[in-house]
Amino acid sequence: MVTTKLLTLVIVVRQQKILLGWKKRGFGANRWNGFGGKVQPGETIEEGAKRELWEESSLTVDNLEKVGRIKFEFVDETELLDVHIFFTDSCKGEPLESDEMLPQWFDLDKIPFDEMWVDDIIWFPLLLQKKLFKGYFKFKGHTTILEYTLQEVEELKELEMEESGF
Ligand SMILES: Nc1nc2c([nH]c(=O)n2[C@H]2C[C@H](O)[C@@H](COP(=O)(O)OP(=O)(O)OP(=O)(O)O)O2)c(=O)[nH]1
Repeated sequence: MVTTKLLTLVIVVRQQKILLGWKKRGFGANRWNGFGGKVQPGETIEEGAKRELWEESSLTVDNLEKVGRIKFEFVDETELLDVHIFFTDSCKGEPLESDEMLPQWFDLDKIPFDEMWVDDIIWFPLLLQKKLFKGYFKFKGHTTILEYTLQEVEELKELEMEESGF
């Protein structure tokens, strides 16, 4: 049976720099990434995103902008990942290292794509241009993309429709 895991990912930008965290353990370890994780029972996706941002970086934010949604499938695995992606340029506080993440600011033209998930270089440009997008990536292992789709969408509600385009 195929199950779907609901995940969040928050991309923080401030003064022309992007904040990434070096993931120290767990899924996606030893890569730079935004902040996020599993949505817990009883919280909305945005609440889950804010909680993970706080737990992993000590940053708080009033509002997150939903910008994209990507589904990931891994060959020979029965769990799909449904990652809801948010953007903020209005975070409060200073980032601190957590058990899971070591935060670091990068210039927007020096994002370390060779030390990130291999799909990121494909969709980050849309995010940085403030486009809304949805995508699907099929992986073999954690470093090979077998196929993918990526589309800009006009409206947020197109991200909410479960089966659209996936
Ligand atoms: N940039 C990027 N992020 C990804 C990809 N795939 C993927 O799951 N992520 C994100 C979504 C989540 O933010 C994070 C995975 O969540 P996680 O397993 O760390 O969740 P968690 O913190 O709740 O887990 P845990 O501590 O409970 O073990 O990685 C990808 O291909 N690119």
